[in-house]
Amino acid sequence: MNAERLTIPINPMPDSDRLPHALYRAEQVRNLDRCAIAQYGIPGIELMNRAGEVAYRILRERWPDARDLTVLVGVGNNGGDGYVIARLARAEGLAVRLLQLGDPQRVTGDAAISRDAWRDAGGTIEPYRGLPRRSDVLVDALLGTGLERPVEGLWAEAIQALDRQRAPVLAVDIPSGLHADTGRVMGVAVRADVTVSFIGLKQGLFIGAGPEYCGEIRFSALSIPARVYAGEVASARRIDWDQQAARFGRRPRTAHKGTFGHLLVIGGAPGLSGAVRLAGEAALRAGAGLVTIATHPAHSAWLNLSRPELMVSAVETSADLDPLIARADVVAIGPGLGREAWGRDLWESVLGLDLPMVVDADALNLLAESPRSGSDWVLTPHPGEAARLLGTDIAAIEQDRPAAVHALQGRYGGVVVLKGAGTLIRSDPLRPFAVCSDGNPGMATAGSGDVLTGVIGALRAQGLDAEDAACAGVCLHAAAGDRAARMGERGLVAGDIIAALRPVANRVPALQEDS
Ligand SMILES: NC(=O)C1=CN([C@@H]2O[C@H](COP(=O)(O)OP(=O)(O)OC[C@H]3O[C@@H](n4cnc5c(N)ncnc54)[C@H](O)[C@@H]3O)[C@@H](O)[C@H]2O)[C@@H](O)CC1
Ligand SMILES: [K+]
Repeated sequence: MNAERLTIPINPMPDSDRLPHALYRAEQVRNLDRCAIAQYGIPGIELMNRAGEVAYRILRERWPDARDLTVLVGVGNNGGDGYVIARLARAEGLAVRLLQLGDPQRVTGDAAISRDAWRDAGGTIEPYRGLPRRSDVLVDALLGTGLERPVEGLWAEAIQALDRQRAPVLAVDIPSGLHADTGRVMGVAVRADVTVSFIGLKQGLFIGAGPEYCGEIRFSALSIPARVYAGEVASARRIDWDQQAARFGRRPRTAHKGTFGHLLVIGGAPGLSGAVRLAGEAALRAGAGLVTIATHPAHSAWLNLSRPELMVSAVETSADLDPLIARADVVAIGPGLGREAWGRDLWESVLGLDLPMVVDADALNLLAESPRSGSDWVLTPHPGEAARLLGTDIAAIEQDRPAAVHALQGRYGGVVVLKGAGTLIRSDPLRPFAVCSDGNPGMATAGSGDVLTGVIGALRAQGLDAEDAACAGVCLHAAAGDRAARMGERGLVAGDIIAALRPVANRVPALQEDS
């Protein structure tokens, strides 16, 4: 694998059935709606009809045998989409019950036009008092991007009732109760089997609880002109290995191991040797030419024997690091470093270095004790480390992950990778941050973070800049995790992710027996 600097476009419109990469905040999607209506003369009711048609088509495609439909509508335009779906379903002969929440007097504008069209077609509106005993599919058109406060009362009861029943749920635009910007559950939220999102993909679908609540995500731009998107810079971009793999071409025939860089991994206090071993081995599997591990003398000889391809140097004090640093292109520090005198000495000695760095684990905890800003480093905190770095708690980080990664990057500089479901990567504050949509909960396992550190270090050693290495590394790690999870998420260990790195990095198709 030779890594190339490559500009990957952020496309707001899908080129095929795939999801677009551009993500937006709710306010931005409202601007896109407004622009399509005001500047391109597409009436709002036309957009609503298109939204309802797309959602209904997807519903029929996914559940062709459905006969009994229950549609829950709120009082805004999300409910308006629901009326369109109900009308189309009824016209095709399905039995439709439409249940309304909220004050019917507050239904105005396009939503009122859709409601009247539903009534004119012979449909009835029942106030919500509970779900019918039986439905083949339920449609959630309660709350969309207009969600503005936590869900309570009868609304919360309805969402909980949806959760208890067995039939599949199609969410219109976004699962009701999920915050479109942060992916936070505002009290309660609908757990959908399919979410059909319109005009612009909301970033909250991919962040925080989003992936847990959305089910399969489908998208339609509702055929608005591509020029509408020129006025809104995406707030975030969705990245995955399919897209990031484009950075890696054929290796030149003239290559030698120096071509692919030399990574120095620093860590492994007594009793913590596994972390550096995992990071080092992952770096080799992600294509680094040479990997040296600088670790405590207590286990250096053993480490060398256990994986002879790794070079291992015993380091008593930071003075022993100097000759190793002189030969390295990139330093990855933190796995198993500990916070005792030995680890502190090594951490302090690398702080002034003019080398690209990946900073993880205990190095992040030491950084939190005396904060400073760097320019050429990639920091890879999990939410606990992020909380220490920002002097807050994990709940505050998880409530608003985009704000957390923004604050981390502002305080510490460089590139910040905030790990967790939907890992976020933020570099230049003026550019959209990245969200990785690969990965699975099987990867929440000991050593998984050490593997990521090794992978990002290896990609930097192969010539990618900090941001590209972070994005490609996160996606390669996640895709390897997904490949490893074909054998099951439960019981997946970090070594399984390492084993999958090579076939994923080289795009070798999975064998039958893997799946
Ligand atoms: N022309 C457009 O703007 C289009 C809008 N579309 C749909 O319209 C939606 C946005 O519509 P709206 O802006 O009207 O907003 P919503 O329909 O999402 O909801 C807004 C209404 O819900 C109330 N509300 C907010 N939070 C609540 C809570 N926690 N509990 C109870 N009530 C709450 C608000 O007071 C307001 O009355 C999109 O998600 C999409 O489904 C689509 O039809 C495409 C075109
Ligand atoms: K909804």
